[in-house]
This record gives sequence, C-alpha cells and structure tokens, in this order.
Amino acid sequence: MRRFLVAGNWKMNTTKESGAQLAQALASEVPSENPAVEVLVCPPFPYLTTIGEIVSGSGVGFGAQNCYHEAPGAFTGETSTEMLTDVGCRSVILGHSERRHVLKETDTDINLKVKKALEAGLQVVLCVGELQSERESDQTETVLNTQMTGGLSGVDASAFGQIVIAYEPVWAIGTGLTASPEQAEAAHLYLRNWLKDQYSAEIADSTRILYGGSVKPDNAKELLSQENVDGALVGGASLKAELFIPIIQAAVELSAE
Ligand SMILES: O=C(CO)COP(=O)(O)O
Repeated sequence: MRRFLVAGNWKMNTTKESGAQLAQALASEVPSENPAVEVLVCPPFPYLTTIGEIVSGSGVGFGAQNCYHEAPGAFTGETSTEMLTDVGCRSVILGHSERRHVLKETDTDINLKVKKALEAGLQVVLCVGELQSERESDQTETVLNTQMTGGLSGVDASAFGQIVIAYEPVWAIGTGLTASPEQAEAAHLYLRNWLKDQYSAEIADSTRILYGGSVKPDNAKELLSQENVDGALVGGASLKAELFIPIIQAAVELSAE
C-alpha cells in the first residue's frame, strides 16, 4: 500500500513572518511522523532554514522548489543540492510547469537536476503535465511520455525509492479549474503503466503519483480516493493552514479506511 504524500508548494509567496506562522500551525497539527500520511512543505529558498527549524521534530518535512545541477561554484543566483541537504531539506520539486513554461526549462535541464538531486540523496518530486491546448488536441499522453522519458533519462531503477511523480495539468494550476477525478485517474493510470513498461511492475506499484492543480478542501477527498492518486501537490491552498490542514486530514481519513 502506497503512503499518501500531501505536499505544499508555496511558490514565490509568504514573508518570513507569515511563512513561520503557517509552519507553526502545521507542525502543531502534524506533531509527529504520521505513518499513514507524509506531509511536506516547500517554502522559497530564503526561508528554508527558518521553516526547517520550525518544523524540526514534527511530522512535517521540508523541501525546495528547485535546485541547480552543478556542484558548488561560480553559478551566480543558483542553489546547489549540497546547500539544500546542508540546511536539512528532505525533498526538491523539479520540472514544475512554471519552471517549464515561465522559466523555459527543458526536459534536458530537468533531467540533469533530477540526477544531481538523486545523487545528493534528496527525494525528487518530478512534475509533469499538459497544457490546455495539448489536452484539446489529444496530446496529453504524448506530452506525459515525453516529459517522463526526458526527465528520467538515465535514472536507474534503484533510485525509485527517492522518486515521486506529480501530475499537474497546466490548465488546472492556479485557475480554479480542477481535473475531474476521472481525468486525473486516467492520467495517473497512464503514468503508472509507463513506469511498468519502462521499469517494472514493482516500481509502478510502489511509486507515488500525486495530483496537483487547484486542490482544495472540498475536492481533496474525491481526488485522493482515486485508485492511482497517492497524494496532492497543493499550491494556493497550501498557503493557509485552515485550507491545507483539511487536505491533510482527508488523506489521513482515506488511509484509515
Ligand atoms: O502548481 C501547483 C502545485 O505545485 C498547484 O497550484 P494550485 O493548487 O494553486 O492550483
């Protein structure tokens, strides 16, 4: 049985103060490691240390939203995986649609980062997902195949204990539009079968596939109850404890069923 992962991607939001308050509220709600549900927050880089100290010893892990693929050196403005592990990060989100579409990261860039982060022992949350126009022209599976093939190129089966996939249809991110549970399930099933074909049935069975895109307290349970949905990557609703906590609770309730 796959363990739910509920992750908050704070994107370029919060202040030191508001992020600290949010982290405190979450750490007191998830006081210790919950075997049923893994909880993660991904604050902006400048706040990683502060947030890490606040959630330390609680059941809330913390991760970054990006990293660079080179070892520390002359790369102005970049953040190495060594720095992330140094401040205690557990995870890193890679290939987010905003990095792909706004910052123009390619599958090759993402693949270099994935391999570097895996080497550093970080958990990688690899995001994939199609644009609205790609869905409308029946390209969803082609896009997912390209992003999975590109992002995971050269990644050995032995690394899968550290890999989580996040299906985030771009048209559902920050728009209030959510993939229907059926649309999410169909994409997740495609991704699971992809893992089976490219790696193995065991890897397909054990790898978690999160859904992201306008997850809110009122749709979380339905999305998380789909057979192949193993958690949520939450943007907007992860910025408010009163919205994020009910999403965690939905996962806790479902894992008890
Ligand atoms: O991009 C997302 C998480 O990475 C989803 O964002 P929203 O939940 O704001 O749609």
